[in-house]
Amino acid sequence: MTAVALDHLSKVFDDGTVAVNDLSLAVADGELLVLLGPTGCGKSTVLRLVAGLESPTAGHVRFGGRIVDHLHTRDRNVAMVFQHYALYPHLTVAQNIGFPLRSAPGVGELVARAAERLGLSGVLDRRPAQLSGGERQRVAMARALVRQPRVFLLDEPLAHLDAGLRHELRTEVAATARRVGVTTLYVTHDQGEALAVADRVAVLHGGALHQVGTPTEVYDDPATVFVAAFLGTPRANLFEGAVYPADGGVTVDLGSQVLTLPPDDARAHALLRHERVTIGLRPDALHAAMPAPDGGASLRGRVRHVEHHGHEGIVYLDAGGLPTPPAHTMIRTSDPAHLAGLLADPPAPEPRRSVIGRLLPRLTAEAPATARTRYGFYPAYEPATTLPDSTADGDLVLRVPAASGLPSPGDHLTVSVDLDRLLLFDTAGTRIR
Ligand SMILES: Nc1ncnc2c1ncn2[C@@H]1O[C@H](COP(=O)(O)OP(=O)(O)OP(=O)(O)O)[C@@H](O)[C@H]1O
Repeated sequence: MTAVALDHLSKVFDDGTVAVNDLSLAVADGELLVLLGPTGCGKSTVLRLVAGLESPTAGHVRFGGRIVDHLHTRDRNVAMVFQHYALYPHLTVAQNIGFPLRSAPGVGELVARAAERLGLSGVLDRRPAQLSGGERQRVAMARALVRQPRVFLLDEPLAHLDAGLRHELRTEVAATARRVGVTTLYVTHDQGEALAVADRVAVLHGGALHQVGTPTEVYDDPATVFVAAFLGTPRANLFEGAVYPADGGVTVDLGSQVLTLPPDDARAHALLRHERVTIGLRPDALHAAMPAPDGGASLRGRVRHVEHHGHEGIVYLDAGGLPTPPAHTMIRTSDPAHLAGLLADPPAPEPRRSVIGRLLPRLTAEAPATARTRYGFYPAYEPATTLPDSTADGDLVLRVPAASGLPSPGDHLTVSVDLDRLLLFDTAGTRIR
């Protein structure tokens, strides 16, 4: 088995598309690392670079500390399972699994061992048409693993399956990779799948790494507003806010109501260096409080819509906040100077700056000025976000247990806010800690 490292890896295609942008990542021996991000963020290109199906424009791939850039795919000893794997319909399960080994000595034993690991020992004589979707998936995995690869690469292995089976198989696929103990890179655009299967998740956007961490870390402690927005169902509530000092603490003005951090809040000092921020509140950081809590932070709103889910309701509240423009959550990454450097032959040397670092001056410069309101400063927003019909996007979303009684549209609700779980981001999308 083998640790995999990506070392300032970049891939720029001939047409100028920056698919991977200065990506550094270490995957431990035997670890299951999920590459997660929206379509086009470069996930598959990273896998292809690791497999040797593409060569990097800059940077290196290392296996066990050794650079493998010069090695052909067949000499890297990696196994890949793609979304559209194909089994040979006229061959049995045993023949399908053994296919990569042809007539190598000891095939029977290797096939039997792979089949046992994947729970296929009882179906070795069947043909693919006689298998369930899950069994077929496992045969594809067994076939990939029979050569005992150093690294296992899975590219959206469940994407073609229906939702129910996908849900069932994701734990099975992860358990299999763990049982085999092989270092695994698993690509998906499905954040639920990523959180369910990963030892660690690497969140990519625009070819660049936004954060890598355990599922709990990336969910609870997102490094950027993009990570906060991309992970979690329902989505994190993201609103624009203006910051000003108040009674030794800090007040974040959300437009029609405020949240105040007490003077002893560790973030207060850092927050005061910013005029405008984005606040993030996961639905599970909010609790419907009827009647209103005394003392603690709270927000109020009128119920617009309730989605019933049996044991709970997802409640959409019009809380008068202004949603973060999508442009802020989907941070753009192109940088002509950086691109020119990558395309230069030989590639230009450092300095490399992080994507966020590059964006910071530009986004800060574009941020509009704020204006005074009855609370202090009213955040000024991009015109698109202040259109009357965009208000539904600004709803505050929370979960309410059905047992406590669900509110009805039109009800006024007070929601207590767990300030420890309040996420704060600057105008470049970077977390304020
Ligand atoms: N051979 C190629 N030539 C030019 N551009 C390419 C090539 N292959 C991929 N791209 C582009 O590189 C970017 C990253 O593609 P990639 O397939 O790695 O994304 P992805 O995150 O895996 O997306 P998806 O989830 O849709 O598969 C995309 O903009 C894609 O259009």
